[in-house]
Amino acid sequence: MTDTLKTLGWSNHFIRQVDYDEAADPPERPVRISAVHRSRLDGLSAKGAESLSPTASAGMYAVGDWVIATGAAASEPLERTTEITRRAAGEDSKPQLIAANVDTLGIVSSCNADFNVARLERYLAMCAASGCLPLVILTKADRCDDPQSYVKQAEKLSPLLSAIAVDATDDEDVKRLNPWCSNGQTLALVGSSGVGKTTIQNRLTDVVDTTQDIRADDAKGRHTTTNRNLRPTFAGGWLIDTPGMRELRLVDAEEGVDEVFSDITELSAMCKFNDCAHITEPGCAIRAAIEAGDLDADRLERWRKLEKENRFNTATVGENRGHLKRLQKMYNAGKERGSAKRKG
Ligand SMILES: Nc1nc2c(ncn2[C@@H]2O[C@H](COP(=O)(O)OP(=O)(O)OP(=O)(O)O)[C@@H](O)[C@H]2O)c(=O)[nH]1
Ligand SMILES: [Zn+2]
Repeated sequence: MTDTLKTLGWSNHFIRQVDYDEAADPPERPVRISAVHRSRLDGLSAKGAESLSPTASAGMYAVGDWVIATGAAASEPLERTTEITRRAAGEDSKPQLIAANVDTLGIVSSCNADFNVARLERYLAMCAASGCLPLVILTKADRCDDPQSYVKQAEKLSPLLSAIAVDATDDEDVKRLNPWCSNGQTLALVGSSGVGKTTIQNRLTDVVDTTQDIRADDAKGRHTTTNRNLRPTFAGGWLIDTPGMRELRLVDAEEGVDEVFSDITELSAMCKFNDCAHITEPGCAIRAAIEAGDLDADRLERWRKLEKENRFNTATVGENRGHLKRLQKMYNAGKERGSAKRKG
């Protein structure tokens, strides 16, 4: 594997999917998608910047995808390591692909009025469902007396979770994020508007987007980020920035919810009744844990809310399943054609 491909994030996961013999310098080459337009894909390969035309509908590609390009034609995306989706805003219930092959999801929140445990849990569930590693980035540490108390609160949510408090306006401090965006590693930032995603991005990459001052009274920001892009970081990795995701809802994230709330799912397995609603049933392990002070009643309520929301969204999305199945079929047929072509 050349350094260039490795720096782009090419790995054994993708090598296993294609017979790409780099040494032979074949006309087909792996390209990482850096931007998705309506009928065109921007990408990066060992040869440099590429402009490709998609063979599948553009909606099937995401920033971060790997494709095999033959001439200027892009194959369907290779099987992804991770996939970040969300339910589109408004009445449209189709899951929307946001980014692919992201190693770490940086969940950005600030050490002020934006810090909200329920919101963090929601992002963590989304992260768990996507397959990315979560990193909670707590900005505005310089404006807070005790940033470490926020780090502790965040890390309490999951044993697998790392949290880091930074002053996003300080160049040196932001370099502490380098381990997550060097060596071809891809980092994506999510979080409410105004928490500092653009401020971080401006320091990790040489792309400068405008940031906007927020009103001091409510800690709410205004949208300044408008497009998604795969951008090289100074540290030798990649950053994908997505627009403020205030409308984040869960899609098929049941697995994610279970993972984030594993304490509750484990307890509920010990309830006397399989279908225990944890309200008034005798032998309820969850009520017992709350009474014993081992489980926070608020956390149970947050779990209920997220679970219910996820169930509702998944049901609505289910109505679109026929459509998705057809797409999947097309995709698989294309993949077979693609691999036959590559082999032949
Ligand atoms: N003091 C301080 N200010 C910060 C920090 N992070 C962000 N800010 C300020 O907060 C404001 C909003 O930051 P942005 O980076 O635009 O926020 P964003 O998350 O990109 O917002 P959207 O693009 O709307 O999603 C700007 O004025 C930043 O300078 C920080 O760690 N410390
Ligand atoms: Zn129970």
